[in-house]
Amino acid sequence: MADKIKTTRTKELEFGGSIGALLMLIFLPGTVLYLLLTCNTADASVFQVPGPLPPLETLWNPFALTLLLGWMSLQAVLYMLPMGTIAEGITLRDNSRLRYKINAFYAFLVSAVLAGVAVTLRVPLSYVYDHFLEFAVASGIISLALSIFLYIKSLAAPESALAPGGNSGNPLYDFFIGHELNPRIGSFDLKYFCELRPGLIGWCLINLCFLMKDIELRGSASLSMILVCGFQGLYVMDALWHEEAILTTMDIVHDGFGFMLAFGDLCWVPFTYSLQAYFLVRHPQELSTLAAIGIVLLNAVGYIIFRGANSQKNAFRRNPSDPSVTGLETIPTATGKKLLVSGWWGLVRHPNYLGDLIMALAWSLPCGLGHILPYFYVIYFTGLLIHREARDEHQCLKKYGLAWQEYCKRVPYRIFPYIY
Ligand SMILES: NC(=O)C1=CN([C@@H]2O[C@H](COP(=O)(O)OP(=O)(O)OC[C@H]3O[C@@H](n4cnc5c(N)ncnc54)[C@H](OP(=O)(O)O)[C@@H]3O)[C@@H](O)[C@H]2O)C=CC1
Ligand SMILES: CC(C)CCC[C@@H](C)[C@H]1CC=C2C3=C(CC[C@@]21C)[C@@]1(C)CC[C@H](O)C(C)(C)[C@@H]1CC3
Repeated sequence: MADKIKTTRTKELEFGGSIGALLMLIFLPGTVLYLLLTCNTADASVFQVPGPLPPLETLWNPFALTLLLGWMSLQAVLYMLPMGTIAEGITLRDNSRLRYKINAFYAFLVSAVLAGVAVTLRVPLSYVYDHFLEFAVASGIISLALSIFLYIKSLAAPESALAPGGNSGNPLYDFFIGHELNPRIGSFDLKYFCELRPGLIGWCLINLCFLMKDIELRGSASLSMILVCGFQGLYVMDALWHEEAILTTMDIVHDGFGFMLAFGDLCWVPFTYSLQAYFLVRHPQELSTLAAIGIVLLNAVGYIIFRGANSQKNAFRRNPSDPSVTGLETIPTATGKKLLVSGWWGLVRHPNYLGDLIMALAWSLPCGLGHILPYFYVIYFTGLLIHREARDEHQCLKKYGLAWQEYCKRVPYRIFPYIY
């Protein structure tokens, strides 16, 4: 059956095609190094001319590499343990449906217990802060090695297993975007595993290490540090609790697994999303109780919109007669599926992005208003979500045609009400 599926070459190349992909291969690791080096300077200013790269031998730390490989192995073992449930992914081009293990939240709990034991036994977790750049470099090396492995593996994959967006025929582009859709070793799904576990749970562990460094330096963790770690911990736990929901995201359904996602999951997320906590260790900030209450409220508003919108759509897609969504107005489409046009999805066309961006702002505000660096996440994330929204809009117009145009007329704003 798989052999009969016709080759469909990717025609619309993203990120500026192969030249863009080449530039991203340099730009993404370069950005991680730049952010961490700048954060480590006395004034953490993005307006200063970047200093020279430290000598290469100071960036290479085999112990950091070993620890990261140990961490990934621990997460792989937790993924494979017979705990949790099984869910089916969407129907693939060859009409099959892959089965996925749902146990990421358990993996988080076990990891949290192990981290608690490490704190109790006074394991020097602040080592991660002291050698953070070396950890980031080691993680970049792991991501590159994984991407090379994935590309070589994809050359032997049947046509039906290739990603619709990563089969351009240009090796550089396909290597970057990802050639194979759901690369697996036996039942071990490499993309699904990397998307939620080593990097996302690792992000929380890194934040904990920074919090311990804060305690080591000042005797107690600052309120700003507690807020940043608390907000981001909540975000990660939410993602793991709703693990099944990522089976319908474009990363799993459409994008292949190549350098972009491997580097994104294993290096970009843990080493740039933790920038606020990294910043706070060297640049502590005073926060008044009133400001802290305001920031907590802002994060709560963002979370309510983010979770409300995602859960509403997931409930509706799983079962349109679910009591939580039956009162909502919908538009029928020629595919038989309907589009929500009231509730969160009647406010803007991507309410979940709006909530996510509000939370992103709340994660940076505890770092004060004196530096741009800790606002990197909000700035990058706005760009990422605007680009993602455009990609999704394009796919939805292709899928739903006139019904999508009608939805756009009824809900004219994309992410920010009355602005965009
Ligand atoms: N922290 C981070 O770095 C990142 C976080 N995210 C977050 O991940 C989450 C998932 O985002 P993402 O995967 O981009 O996409 P969405 O969860 O927003 O899904 C988009 C899909 O939803 C369906 N849809 C769109 N409009 C409607 C409607 N009115 N009614 C019913 N269904 C509709 C369409 O699919 P269909 O009709 O086929 O069901 C569309 O393709 C978001 O909360 C986002 O903020 C994303 C990227 C990075
Ligand atoms: C570095 C590149 C320019 C871009 C890489 C993008 C990736 C970092 C992101 C693509 C989609 C993601 C998602 C999450 C994390 C970031 C990446 C991998 C997500 C797991 C974060 C937690 C959320 O609750 C989620 C909805 C589960 C997210 C899914 C998409």
